[in-house]
Amino acid sequence: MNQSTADPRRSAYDILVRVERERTFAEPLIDRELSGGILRGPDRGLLTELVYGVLRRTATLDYLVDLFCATRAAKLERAVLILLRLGLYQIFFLDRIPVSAAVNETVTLAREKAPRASGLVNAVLRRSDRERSLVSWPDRELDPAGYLSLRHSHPRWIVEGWIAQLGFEDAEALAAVMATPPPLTVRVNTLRTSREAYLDLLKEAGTEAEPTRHSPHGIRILSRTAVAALPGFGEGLAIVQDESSQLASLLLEPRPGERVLDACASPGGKATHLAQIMSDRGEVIAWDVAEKKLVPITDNARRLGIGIIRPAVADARNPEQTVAPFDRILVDAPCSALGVLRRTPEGKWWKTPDDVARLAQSQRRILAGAASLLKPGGTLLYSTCSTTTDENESIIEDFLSHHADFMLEDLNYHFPCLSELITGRGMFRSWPHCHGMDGFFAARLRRA
Ligand SMILES: C[S@@+](CC[C@H](N)C(=O)[O-])C[C@H]1O[C@@H](n2cnc3c(N)ncnc32)[C@H](O)[C@@H]1O
Repeated sequence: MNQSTADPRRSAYDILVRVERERTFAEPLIDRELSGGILRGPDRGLLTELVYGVLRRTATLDYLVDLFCATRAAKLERAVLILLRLGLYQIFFLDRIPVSAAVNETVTLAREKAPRASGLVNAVLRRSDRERSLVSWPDRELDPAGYLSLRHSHPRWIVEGWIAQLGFEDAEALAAVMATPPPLTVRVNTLRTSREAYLDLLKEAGTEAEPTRHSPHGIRILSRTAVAALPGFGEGLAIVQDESSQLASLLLEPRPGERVLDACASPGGKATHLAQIMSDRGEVIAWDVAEKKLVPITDNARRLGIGIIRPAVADARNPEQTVAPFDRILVDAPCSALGVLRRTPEGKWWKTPDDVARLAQSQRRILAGAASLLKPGGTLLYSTCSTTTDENESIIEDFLSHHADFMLEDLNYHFPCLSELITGRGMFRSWPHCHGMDGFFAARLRRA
């Protein structure tokens, strides 16, 4: 066995360094490490926990560094800071690892990665444990955003937005949930099996699972399971998709035989669901901006045994007006993804308020471009996985003010059973802290 890579802490450190230095996502790096097969048993789970835990809690961990280290986090050499984050995460957030082990293992790693700082790492970690009862947070009355940002580890501008939108209490509940691991939900491919039959398969495989509350196609996996190890996954019996995303295709209500456009389709989660709801009859045109974006759409359709999806490169902002019009259109627009911060926590440290403004501009153009291809009497669903109003309600209000031939449909009227997820204006809004799903928005429009 190669001892230099058989340590989950060392692997976690190497991945965290790359994520920070290269601004790259952690998931493929973790997958590559795990598929090497060197880490075994609980070490595999520990690697994932350490990487995602540190990425989720970075602001809190750096605040602890500021409290317990003479040099501020921002001034420390990157290697030393990442070692301290790893050690502090184990001490403050992982019950199953004794503090002595967390300190000793981190100091051993420091001797290899930053030998001159191993004494400092040892001193800071031991002090943090001795003085943990003295940790205090910014005052929640005087500085509510500072408190939420450091206590639950999110960029300040994001929690300021949540407080303005939801009030402090709800914003705190949301911030707390957004710093925890997300649920794993799959959509059953009802072209190949039923939800009940797939639940039975999971049970036989010893995987704990339950049906989702609102989507008739969803199952929440409760056991710790690798997706690829789910029964029948390779054979296309299921696909990973949050319940909120499943609801988007259901809200559009496509029917067999219709001509449907998914204007922003990659990787094809919703396009394949639309085809599934249509019993694989009719056509789903699946657009995205580049050839390479079409590959996962094709791969997912093939795995799920779907024949009606036609992927194509197109810019939904300026579609060819010669394209035949559509019965239904889904505009699942590119967005800031603030509703899915649990899934890619590294991303939250790279985003800025300017991104929201830039994306809102593009969302406005994509919605107008795609809507121009809707048949009279046709239905369009606009959706995002962002929590901001700028990318959601404001886009819809702006669109309606410029398109007199479109009206907003009241989803309460069409989906009374989803009332807890529908706002007074008839738009869909799910929140992780209220509904156990990703933060998601959808509004349905009809053309006169
Ligand atoms: C939120 S993702 C879509 C997720 C997809 N609907 C699903 O459920 O799997 C948004 C997609 O829009 C694509 N996109 C961005 N700008 C676009 C444009 N102008 N026209 C078409 N697609 C665009 C992005 O490449 C990205 O793949």
